[in-house]
Amino acid sequence: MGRDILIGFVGKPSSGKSTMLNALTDATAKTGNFTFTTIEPNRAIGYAQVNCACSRFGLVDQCRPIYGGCKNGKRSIPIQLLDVAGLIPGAHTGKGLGNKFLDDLRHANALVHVVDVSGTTDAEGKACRGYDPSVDIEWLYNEMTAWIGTNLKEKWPNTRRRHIASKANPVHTLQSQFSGYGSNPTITAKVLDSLHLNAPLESWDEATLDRIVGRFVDIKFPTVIALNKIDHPDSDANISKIARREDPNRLVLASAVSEVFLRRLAKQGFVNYEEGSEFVDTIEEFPDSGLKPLSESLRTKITDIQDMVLFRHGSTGVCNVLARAIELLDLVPVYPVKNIHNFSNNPNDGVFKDCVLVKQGTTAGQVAQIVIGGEAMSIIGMNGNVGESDPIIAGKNDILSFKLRKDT
Ligand SMILES: Nc1nc2c(ncn2[C@@H]2O[C@H](COP(=O)(O)OP(=O)(O)OP(=O)(O)O)[C@@H](O)[C@H]2O)c(=O)[nH]1
Repeated sequence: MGRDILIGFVGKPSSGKSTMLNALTDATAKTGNFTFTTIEPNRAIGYAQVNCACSRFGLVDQCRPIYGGCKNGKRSIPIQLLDVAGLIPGAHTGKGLGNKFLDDLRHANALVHVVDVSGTTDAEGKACRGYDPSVDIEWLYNEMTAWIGTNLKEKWPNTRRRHIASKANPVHTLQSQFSGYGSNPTITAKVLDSLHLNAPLESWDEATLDRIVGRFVDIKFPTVIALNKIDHPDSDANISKIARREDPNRLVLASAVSEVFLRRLAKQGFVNYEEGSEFVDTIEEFPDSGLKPLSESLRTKITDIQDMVLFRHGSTGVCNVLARAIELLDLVPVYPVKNIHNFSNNPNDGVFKDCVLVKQGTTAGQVAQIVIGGEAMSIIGMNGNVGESDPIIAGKNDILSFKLRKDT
């Protein structure tokens, strides 16, 4: 993982995926063109917020990211978002355009499952009242495990025979089945290690295969559950119910429609609003701000959003969705710089121009591969030379200068 992180957005129809993607891709942080090789039609660039190194050194005013942006020490790092619209219950059996959407998901490093927590859309996205959204959370998981499990079990007799004949190790055999879902030997080994299976592969039964697939989905597709539509009065009871059952690290409360609305008002000059914050400034509170006066209906709508969302939850939650995905993926920002003493690349160019997200535990040598595409002659950190095999530790050796080999 490096500059190619892909977050897949899934959820039943009308859960609010498009609205959330709109909010995430419309960040005012868009100050540079990110050089992804190709952007396919169902992909977009979103921005994950992290605390930038510039704030550690009092250099907030001099921070000049080449991609994304940095405002008051909050850095927006571009990442690719994948819109997996159209996934409906029964997709693994080919319902809807089922398998195509599941296929798209294979490339994702993490998923965001957008759930309509107001309970005002049924399992297929039709308007209703009193639907239990916790069912949707199980639905996605079951859909994924059924999709992978069915394929694995279909091929298992042959896989098992080949395993016995070739005397392969279980990781190798299982990896040949999971590689199509974007797995690698490290992930496959992690799945098997975590299950502590004593029985040899040739005696694995269906229940064991189910456990393996379940763990594989957990590890390969870490999922943020974005409980959307928290502005709706029916949401509270559903949130409490889900919060009792789910891992809190995976849950984010959000109101995508509020975020889109506030950003639009800010663009039109009616309010000052900083994405991810709880503050909405209007001309009534700040008469000298130059903001436009609000109509009665706009004023009421802002007050509703403040009462139902901002004051209760601290923000619309939309920015937290990608930040949480980064956390689940265990990613840390690394800052490659030319000059380790002043953090710049060129004189008069500002500081911390580049930033790349890498998995916790990635070594400095691996970061060199990502940043300069090869081995570095030496890697310098703030406290002197850093070894190729030294793991990156956030806040300690996450600012690095790579000296190129003479022959590169
Ligand atoms: N109250 C409320 N409504 C929302 C929110 N987010 C989205 N909606 C509404 O929910 C409806 C569906 O939103 P979309 O963003 O189109 O949902 P989707 O998941 O992309 O739907 P499909 O394109 O059918 O897959 C629209 O009427 C949105 O305005 C929210 O945070 N609160």
